[in-house]
Amino acid sequence: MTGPGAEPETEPPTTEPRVPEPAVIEAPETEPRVTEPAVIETRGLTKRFRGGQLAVDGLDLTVPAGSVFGFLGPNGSGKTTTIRMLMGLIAPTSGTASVLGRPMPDASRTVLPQVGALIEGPALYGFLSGRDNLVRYDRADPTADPRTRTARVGDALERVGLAPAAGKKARAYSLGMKQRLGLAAALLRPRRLLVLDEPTNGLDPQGMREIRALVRELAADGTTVFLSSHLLDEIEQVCTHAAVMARGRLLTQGPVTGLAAGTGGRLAVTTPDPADAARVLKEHGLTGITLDGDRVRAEAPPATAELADLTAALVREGVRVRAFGVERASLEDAFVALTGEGFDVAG
Ligand SMILES: Nc1ncnc2c1ncn2[C@@H]1O[C@H](COP(=O)(O)OP(=O)(O)OP(=O)(O)O)[C@@H](O)[C@H]1O
Repeated sequence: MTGPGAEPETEPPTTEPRVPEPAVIEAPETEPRVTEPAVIETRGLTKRFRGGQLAVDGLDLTVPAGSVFGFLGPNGSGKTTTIRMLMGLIAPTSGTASVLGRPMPDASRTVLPQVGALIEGPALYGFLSGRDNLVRYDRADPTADPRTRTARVGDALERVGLAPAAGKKARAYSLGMKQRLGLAAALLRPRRLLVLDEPTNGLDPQGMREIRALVRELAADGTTVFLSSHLLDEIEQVCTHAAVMARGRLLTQGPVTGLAAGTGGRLAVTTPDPADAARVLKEHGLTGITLDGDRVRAEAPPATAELADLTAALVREGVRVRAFGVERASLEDAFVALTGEGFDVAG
């Protein structure tokens, strides 16, 4: 983790054109209402680096207690800068941030011991075993009781599934094992909040699955998890809530189901007669028509009654239909709808 002080001085904010209010998608009726205070709350949080780079621009973020909150955005969208402000590592240019109900960075000393953070990869000694790395971390914590150290380290290793490899030198660990060891270090004491910056970055699919499973387990125990990612499917797989960033600005936030539902799905017709199907859909006023092999897609019409009319029209026009339906909108659809741009996962 980067220490404070390495940061260039910030410059006062200049007058930028105002950003439209981010769309807050309401939770569907079935979503349990969160009544506890937010674990992370920012208001107008802004960071302009020396040199003029506006990395975070007027961010209003609300992370509900008990959520697995995905902080999603392409590379360079301001995620790490936000996390560094939340953890008190750098000062905002303007705006406020509170973590666990306390203002940051002022309350760092009381807040940070309750937060497990994995930012920019764990700092490990390669020549020490996994277990000894954790012992080192535990020793560095003045509140950790030395008499219970062995048990605490053993529990943390167990928790992340590293007990069988605990005696191996950390330099022999795979990247995924190193990430898990970093998580174990974050779990040496009970945490109310875990902040993970791109926890699966650089991992192979198996390593990604392991970290995601671990995140789900931790969340099931009631820990709020805030994780940043540039991977849309990752957010859809593990997160209950998400915020979408682009170029330092918040585009939208809310329950993941609500974010995708806010965007209309796509109508998909599978047919051996795609050109005819496209013509019929166009004649019926559908827009955004695309052809991909035997698949014809279009923006879904608003009412289900119209879907019945469309199938009837396709059949009437002699279009042979193999499959017909509305595909659920993904977070990627939501992102494209919000930005008018594709989501560049390669960064
Ligand atoms: N110390 C710094 N000084 C100047 N500019 C910076 C600094 N740190 C980040 N930036 C710039 O601020 C913008 C946001 O960067 P940030 O690292 O927060 O994005 P990110 O979404 O976390 O992306 P990544 O996943 O690539 O880290 C980028 O344009 C980056 O170049």
